[in-house]
Amino acid sequence: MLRPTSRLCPFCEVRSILNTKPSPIQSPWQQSRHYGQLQRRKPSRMELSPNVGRTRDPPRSMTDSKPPEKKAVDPFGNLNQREARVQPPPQRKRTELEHKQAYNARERGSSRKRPEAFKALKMQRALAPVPYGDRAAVKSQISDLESFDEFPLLPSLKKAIADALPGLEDVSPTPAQRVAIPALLGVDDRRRKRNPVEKKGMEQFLLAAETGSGKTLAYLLPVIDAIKRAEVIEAEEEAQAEAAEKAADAQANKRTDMFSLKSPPLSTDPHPTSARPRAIILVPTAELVVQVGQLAKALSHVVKFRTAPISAANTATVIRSRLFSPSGVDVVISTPHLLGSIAESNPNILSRVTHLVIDEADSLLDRSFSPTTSAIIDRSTPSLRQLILCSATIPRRLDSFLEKRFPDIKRLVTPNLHAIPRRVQLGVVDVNKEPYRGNKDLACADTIWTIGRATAEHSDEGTEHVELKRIIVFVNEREKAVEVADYLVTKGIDAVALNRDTSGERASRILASFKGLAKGEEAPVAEPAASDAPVRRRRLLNTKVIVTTDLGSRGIDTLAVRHVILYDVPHTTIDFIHRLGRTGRMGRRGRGIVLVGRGDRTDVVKEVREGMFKGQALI
Ligand SMILES: Nc1ncnc2c1ncn2[C@@H]1O[C@H](COP(=O)(O)OP(=O)(O)OP(=O)(O)O)[C@@H](O)[C@H]1O
Repeated sequence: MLRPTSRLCPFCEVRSILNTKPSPIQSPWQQSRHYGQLQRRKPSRMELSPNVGRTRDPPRSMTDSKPPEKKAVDPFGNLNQREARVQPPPQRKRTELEHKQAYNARERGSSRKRPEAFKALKMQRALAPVPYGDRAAVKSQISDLESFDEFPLLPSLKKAIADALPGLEDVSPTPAQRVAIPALLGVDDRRRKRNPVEKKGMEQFLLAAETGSGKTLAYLLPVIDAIKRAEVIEAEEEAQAEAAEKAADAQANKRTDMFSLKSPPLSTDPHPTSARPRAIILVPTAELVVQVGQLAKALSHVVKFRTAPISAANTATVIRSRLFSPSGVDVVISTPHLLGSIAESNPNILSRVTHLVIDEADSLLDRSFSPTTSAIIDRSTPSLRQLILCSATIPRRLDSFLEKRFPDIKRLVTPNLHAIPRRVQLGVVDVNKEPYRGNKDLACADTIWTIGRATAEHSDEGTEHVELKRIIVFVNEREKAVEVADYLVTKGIDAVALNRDTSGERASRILASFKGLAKGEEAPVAEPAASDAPVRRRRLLNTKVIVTTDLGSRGIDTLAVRHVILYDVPHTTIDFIHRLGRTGRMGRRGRGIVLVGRGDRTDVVKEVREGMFKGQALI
């Protein structure tokens, strides 16, 4: 039964009876005009919510699979809220620069978070750091330079590149060349065109790029380009001066006897460029003089310029004939000591130099070479237009030297500087373990035999051809080089020592078969022993070994070398980079093997190995 409710009209206080069930008979309240007005206004949006004071619903339990119903959007939806439900503004897409900045910040943060990275190497930090942001910027800057045609080089020079890189099809510039060539040519970064106005005074550059990345060609091409252009300008000026002189002579002769024909005087003067080159390239060793000289010679077949590679390995007669050639000289390639001594007796040799390249600058500006190299820089400064320092590593001491001596030097640095490429693997042999028991010589010989045997096994089955392997063993002391080489010979290995005591000619002969691509060269085949012959010692015929010091680690282009053995753990990361840089050159794969014995820094080796695996720059 429905219970009637008595109620007053709130507006006119007329008593009414309300039923929950609609009644056909209307109550006095329902009949009142206020009731009608209220009914017409329904549903009201302005009614106060009875739930204002209630706490929010508890969070939906995890088991509740039904999602909460979405509230209908209405214009008063934001009223009666107990907290502001302000939507965050939509996020703007990051620009490339912001991405890089965020990445660098993360890198900085992560390096701070991981204090254990390069812990052992930090104790002997040798290399100047290059920020990863700078590397990324260079990478994006050079990414679209894919052909030598994009550089404003002389057409003949572009043609000559094929001669300088024989056997290669579709050559494209390496990162070192993409970074260096435009900068040395004075190309405007934005317009990618040569700057019409030549800069006044001497420009200084530091080209730093990883080992085997084609730095030689990177500086040779712009230097030769500059020489040839200067030659054209000079020839034009000379022709104009000669024409003016002839015109003046003709004018004077008109007044003298018209019939007395005088023959021009025979000139006995030497060529004006004799022993007065426009460019000088300094390298630390006689072997490098030969190597750079060969590349320059290859270019000169097409471009036509005169090169004089001179070193202590040449006789005085050869040096004199090359420098004082009657046809003149454009580029001299030498070691600082030889050139310094020639400049003492013949200062004119530096009087016309516009381009001075100091290859392996970290060596040539260190304590032993620095006084001689600096004297050459000073003497050639008056005529110098470009000073180019070139190196695979920037040691801290070189960095601070440059800050002081050449504060305006422009640094041309490749993205992978100081990183040993991932294609070079580093293995470790623990000499203290069986079967070596601390005998490093034995471990070294055994490693070489293992490499040699593996090659023989992988050679074509059924044929007798075995490819010749070339291995370089690095030691820290020069006496050790001879000692180790002698030991290896006793173990049937074809090994020779190469150190400062080796004569220039012999060194060139030894290195000749390690340089360039002597791919496919076959090993000599062992002659079958006669049945009555005494039992001969085993010999490893398919392997050639050089045992050397740091001398063999600088600049030598040992393309044919796949294996490098580090008999001694190198003193610094600089030595690691240069020694391992003799393998895995120009995109090839290579393998380094460190022999770790008693007293060797295993922690340093471990960190170098990890850094190489991650492709990180060493410190
Ligand atoms: N653009 C190129 N494409 C292919 N090979 C090249 C290119 N430029 C140079 N090379 C080859 O790369 C090899 C290494 O060059 P180079 O000796 O100039 O290296 P590098 O950077 O001076 O090394 P290092 O620091 O060890 O002295 C050479 O055999 C050279 O012929």
